[in-house]
Amino acid sequence: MAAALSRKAVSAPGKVLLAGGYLVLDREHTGLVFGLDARIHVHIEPLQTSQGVVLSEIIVKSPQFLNANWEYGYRLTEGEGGIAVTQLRVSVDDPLLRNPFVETALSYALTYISTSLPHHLIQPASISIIADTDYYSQPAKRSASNSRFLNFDVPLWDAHKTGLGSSAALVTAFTGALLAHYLPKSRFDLTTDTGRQRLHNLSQAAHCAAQGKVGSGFDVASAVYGSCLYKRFSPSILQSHGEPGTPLFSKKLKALVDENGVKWDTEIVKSAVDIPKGLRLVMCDVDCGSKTPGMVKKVLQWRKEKPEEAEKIWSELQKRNDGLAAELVRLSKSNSTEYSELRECIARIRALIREMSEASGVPIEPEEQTQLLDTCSKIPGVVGGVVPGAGGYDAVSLLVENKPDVIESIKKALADWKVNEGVDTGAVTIGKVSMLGVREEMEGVRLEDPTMYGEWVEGH
Ligand SMILES: Nc1ncnc2c1ncn2[C@@H]1O[C@H](COP(=O)(O)OP(=O)(O)O)[C@@H](O)[C@H]1O
Ligand SMILES: C[C@@](O)(CCOP(=O)(O)OP(=O)(O)O)CC(=O)O
Repeated sequence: MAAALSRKAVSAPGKVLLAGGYLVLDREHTGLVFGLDARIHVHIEPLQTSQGVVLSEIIVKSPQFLNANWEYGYRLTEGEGGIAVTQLRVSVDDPLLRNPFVETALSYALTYISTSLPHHLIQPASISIIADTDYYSQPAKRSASNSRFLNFDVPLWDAHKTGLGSSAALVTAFTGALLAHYLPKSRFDLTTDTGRQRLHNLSQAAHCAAQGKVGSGFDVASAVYGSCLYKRFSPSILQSHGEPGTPLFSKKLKALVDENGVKWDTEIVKSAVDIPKGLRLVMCDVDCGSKTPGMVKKVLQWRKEKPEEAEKIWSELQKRNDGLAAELVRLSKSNSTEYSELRECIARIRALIREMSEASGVPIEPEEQTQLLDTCSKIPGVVGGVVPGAGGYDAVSLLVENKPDVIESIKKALADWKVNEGVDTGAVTIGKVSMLGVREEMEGVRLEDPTMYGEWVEGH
């Protein structure tokens, strides 16, 4: 008789890459990444099946969105191919809407679990995904119970994303919840270094497979570890484990996750990152967007074609990024409120990013964003701001004094601001700018109290 599995909940934070966009793709460089206090939560509980009916089924729901239900059958494959999952049709009339991040994370996590647990102990489960509001710039309704989690009332695919890294936070929390639910604490404990390391390795592998590309992985790393200075893993680590159903997948995945004969060279330095007590991060979403993959391709192409020019800019930019991190830590330790050097650090980074935009022909800090950042930087109490991550027209991040009147002044300045993307090409999209409620958070993935979700998980 199998022991009854208890309900569990795990959450992981969103991210912002404040400095080190593009550079962080190369192990020669690092990225300064902050976790954000917008989290994706995953709640898991045993699926009640009718007496005598044995199902191998896992149900996943995103109850804040319309028709966001996915049902999966799972089976052990031959030749140590791990656990393959098959999406089941909820009803014959429903189209099969796939969620590649959920599907891939599920088969990767179940495969890893199956290397420690006999298949019959992987019992059916019901999983709910619940997201904090700021991942989507979608008008949302508060529920009757006044829960912190809102009802977006649209299909997930129609919700406009704000770029906080929903897929990385989702894959990390989802994988953590599955491991915490099925594995005994002696095999997986989220509160230990080994537990977090294994969750990191498994989530990176699943996230890259679902994305169909190996990025720097800073988003999954910050979902696991929270704010940190990040040096990426060598991409070759993820090139030979195969995929679910292929021979020896489970064996290779276990070796990859437990670091048996495989050594992950990711470097996470938490002590190199801080926000001084009197300051906070502010994220502003621009309601038009740049396509990160296209920009990455072009920047890397430029680096290949003009190695000397690129090397000069990148090595200097790395120094300036390190200077920013060091100044933030210095201010945090000294409790000083003299921000003029911090202001300078930000200005020096921006100047070089504009140089890189010019040299590569990629609008990393386009003129429109320069105007927006310059205007924000003149507001009393705003120390400065940057285009985070890949840059472009997506967003700006500000470092500001943590005072209500400063926040109000920023909101006022943004109220009528419009960013015109593509003025130079004639394909103009006008984007409104809105301040999100999020700020930095140091902590990464964590176990949550599974009773905190109320109506969002009860009765499902
Ligand atoms: N609340 C959610 N429930 C289920 N899946 C989600 C949710 N939020 C995001 N996702 C998954 O993550 C994908 C978005 O990931 P991506 O395009 O990488 O955006 P982001 O920049 O936010 O990570 C969605 O298409 C969906 O597969
Ligand atoms: C260019 C990059 O170094 C940073 C991109 O950061 P963003 O935060 O812009 O990313 P998305 O969430 O994918 O839009 C690519 C990488 O590190 O993978």
